[in-house]
Amino acid sequence: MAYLEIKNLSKSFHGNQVLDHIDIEVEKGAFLSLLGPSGCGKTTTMRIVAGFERQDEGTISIDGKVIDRLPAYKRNVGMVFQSYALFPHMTVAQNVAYGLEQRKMSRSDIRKEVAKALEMVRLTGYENRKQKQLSGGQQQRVALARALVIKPSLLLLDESLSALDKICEPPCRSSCE
Ligand SMILES: Nc1ncnc2c1ncn2[C@@H]1O[C@H](COP(=O)(O)OP(=O)(O)OP(=O)(O)O)[C@@H](O)[C@H]1O
Repeated sequence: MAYLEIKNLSKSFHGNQVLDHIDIEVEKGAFLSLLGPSGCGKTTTMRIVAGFERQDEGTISIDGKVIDRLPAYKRNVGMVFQSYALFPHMTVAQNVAYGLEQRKMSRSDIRKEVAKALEMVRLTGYENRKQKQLSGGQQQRVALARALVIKPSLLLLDESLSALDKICEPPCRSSCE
């Protein structure tokens, strides 16, 4: 059985069918790229897997468990959005801590995990900055830290694969893949 199983997935917006009975299987540890023209439904597919959008039909399972009815924060799926979607009123550290707070982790553990995640994306020292004080690449790395800090079972990168290049040396890169 595949680690991620997407079966018969369909989605329409206002009568416009974007996904038409899609099946995708991904093995554990595998790396899959979704390629297709603009507007073909790549982001929609990822948003449904992450739990930010509800499918009209179809089922999604991770590691044999159907996750369709779980809210996003219980799916253990990290997602880096195309636009990064950082919370502009929060600091870098608060953005990265967000998912851990939802999971009710203790404050001291959150501090440790946020520090580790920011070190991984090479943003130690940027904890108290806000989005408008960061370059585009730095914002992307905060978004990556926010996705990785929850130790996701599945990492979804929407146009953000280049973020991995910024943090991974060649040996790590092969384990990321
Ligand atoms: N919330 C929404 N309401 C209405 N239409 C939507 C919504 N979200 C996406 N769409 C439409 O669904 C289609 C697929 O969008 P999606 O963002 O999944 O495409 P994509 O393949 O990721 O495109 P791109 O490569 O340009 O990012 C598009 O026609 C888009 O306009």
